[in-house]
Amino acid sequence: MPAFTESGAAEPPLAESYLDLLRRSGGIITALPAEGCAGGAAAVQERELPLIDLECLMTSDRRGSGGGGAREARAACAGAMARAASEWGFFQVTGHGVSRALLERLRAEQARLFRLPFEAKAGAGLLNGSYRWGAPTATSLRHLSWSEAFHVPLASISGSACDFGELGSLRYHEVADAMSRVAKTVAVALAGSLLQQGHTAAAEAFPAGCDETTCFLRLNRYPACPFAPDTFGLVPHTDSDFLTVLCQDQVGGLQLMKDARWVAVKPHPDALIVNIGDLFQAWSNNRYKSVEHKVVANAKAERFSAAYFLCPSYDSPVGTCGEPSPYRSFTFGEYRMKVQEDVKRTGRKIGLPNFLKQHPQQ
Ligand SMILES: O=C(O)CCC(=O)C(=O)O
Ligand SMILES: [Fe+2]
Repeated sequence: MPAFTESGAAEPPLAESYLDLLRRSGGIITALPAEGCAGGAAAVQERELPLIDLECLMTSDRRGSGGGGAREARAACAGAMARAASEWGFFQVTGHGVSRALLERLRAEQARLFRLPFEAKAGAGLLNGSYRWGAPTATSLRHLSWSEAFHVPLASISGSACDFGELGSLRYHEVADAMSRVAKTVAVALAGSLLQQGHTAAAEAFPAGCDETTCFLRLNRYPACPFAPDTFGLVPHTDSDFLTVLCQDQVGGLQLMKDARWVAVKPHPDALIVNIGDLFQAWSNNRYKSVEHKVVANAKAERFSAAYFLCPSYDSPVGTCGEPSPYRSFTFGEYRMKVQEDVKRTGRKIGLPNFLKQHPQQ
């Protein structure tokens, strides 16, 4: 295991690499809001997301025991999540069982990882070359993400193959296990809400084929940005998974689309954020919404977040909660391939419309 020192410069060369692009986009600051980029300083309403206490679902004896009161509490909790998933596509959860101590350790390790010299992060040795910074293919400011990230497949942290430099892999595995438990519990409850009574087994088995081969953890760092707030920390996107569980610090910057407007998410110190991904929208026949979201860069503070992506194995059909579904049958592998093809060909993800039985143009 190489011993990385923390003496080299850690910052990715964002300003140097993208200065031309920033200039070309027109006088850096002033022209950007008109270009419809990160939104500039235009007033965006800050809202608190629906807040749901998961405790009644996370307790281990949730199946069977607990009596009628507990059953009612679980149904009410699932109902609140289902409403939030269809009205917002996003909600916050407390009582999630991921201890504050574990999240604090994650934050400390994450800060340490990103403080390693840039060369060490960008080299193939660390976390299997899973490091991204900026936006390698950006041709305009719209495509630039002022951030760095490690994409950590679960498969890579379950064995000894992964090189974390001086960092212990154990904590990431602990975090991934804890977040995976939240993601699966929420997914089963949301699926159960759509399936009629008598389909308990189907809900319990949902989502099919989610295992270590495809689920992953993404560790994000958003450096303070001299071109904020006119620059994205992360460009607008929807998540291509079933469901995402996100842990963010208190800096803020996450925004989501609600009723055709951007809404800023007010950070909550004890809550994790859950959002619906494209595959869950497809499975739910569009009842749950995979909504566009983005991160707006911050001029003064760096920001950290960690996201757990619940994904099915590549060959599992995504399926549906019931026919008629607007989507034809497809696997996660097909979906991912199409997203990559579209991004390469057109510069943007098309996503679910590709899989509609009835194409919108027809
Ligand atoms: O950092 C955040 O708040 C959002 C991250 C995100 O949307 C993603 O990694 O897909
Ligand atoms: Fe996302």
